[in-house]
Amino acid sequence: MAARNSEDAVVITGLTVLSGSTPLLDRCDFRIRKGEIHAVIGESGSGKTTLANFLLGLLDRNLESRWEDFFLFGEKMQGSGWSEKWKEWRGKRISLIPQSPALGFHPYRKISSQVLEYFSVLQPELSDRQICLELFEKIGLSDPKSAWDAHPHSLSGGERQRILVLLSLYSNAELILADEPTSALDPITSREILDLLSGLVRQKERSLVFISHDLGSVSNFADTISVLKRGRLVETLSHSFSTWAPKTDYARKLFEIDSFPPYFA
Ligand SMILES: Nc1ncnc2c1ncn2[C@@H]1O[C@H](COP(=O)(O)OP(=O)(O)OP(=O)(O)O)[C@@H](O)[C@H]1O
Repeated sequence: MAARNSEDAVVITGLTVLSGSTPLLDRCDFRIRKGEIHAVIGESGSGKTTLANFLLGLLDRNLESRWEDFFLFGEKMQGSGWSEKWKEWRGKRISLIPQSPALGFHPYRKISSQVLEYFSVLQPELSDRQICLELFEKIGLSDPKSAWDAHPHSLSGGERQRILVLLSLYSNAELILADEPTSALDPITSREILDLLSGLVRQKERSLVFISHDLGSVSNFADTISVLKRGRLVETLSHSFSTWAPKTDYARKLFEIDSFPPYFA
């Protein structure tokens, strides 16, 4: 599985993340294809956020990571220069949609200046008021001009998260990490944001790592599901014939607790 493949955004085998001698991830293999929505599920503390931080290249300093083979965007992450490349890609080829929409914005600066600044660095042709207002309309903001002139606190959580989805998806990032991106939102807004996110991911052929406890959403949107338990990858599920068919007891249990359709035992 560790072979380099131009269809893959990430291929890693034997990923271990250690805190001292305690593994937070223990010899895990992941393959995230280009254009794929790859969900990561598992109970609290199973290592989902650790995986997202690792992929961002932002593990806490007290943690140590090692792997057998690791290809990121087809480049082998070994030898010389790989860590500088990773640093350079963070925020450009790899982006994060945070759990709390409030975390994505500076609280004292208007949305307009933050969006223009972001695009001026990452996608200069979009750094234009009129183009951004059109994008705001496209992502379903009911009053794009008011949102443009607002400070972050005067927008709802759902409105802020829509803008963060827009920034990630229009920044040209190829790998997008979304760590429980809708957990701070009500169910209807959450569903709308996930529809928007998955629609844009498919349209723009980006790879999305979608970390979530909401198995109903995961089952609807994901192409692949990695199931973690206490740092071990217990199962990787692929979507076949509109159903998910977990084989391990642990994954079955997670699916049964949520008892969402369509699931065939
Ligand atoms: N910097 C760190 N140092 C030591 N242990 C850590 C560190 N960061 C996380 N952990 C531990 O690693 C384990 C996995 O944490 P992680 O946040 O990845 O889990 P998670 O699956 O994302 O959980 P949740 O669903 O609750 O967000 C937990 O036991 C956590 O306490």
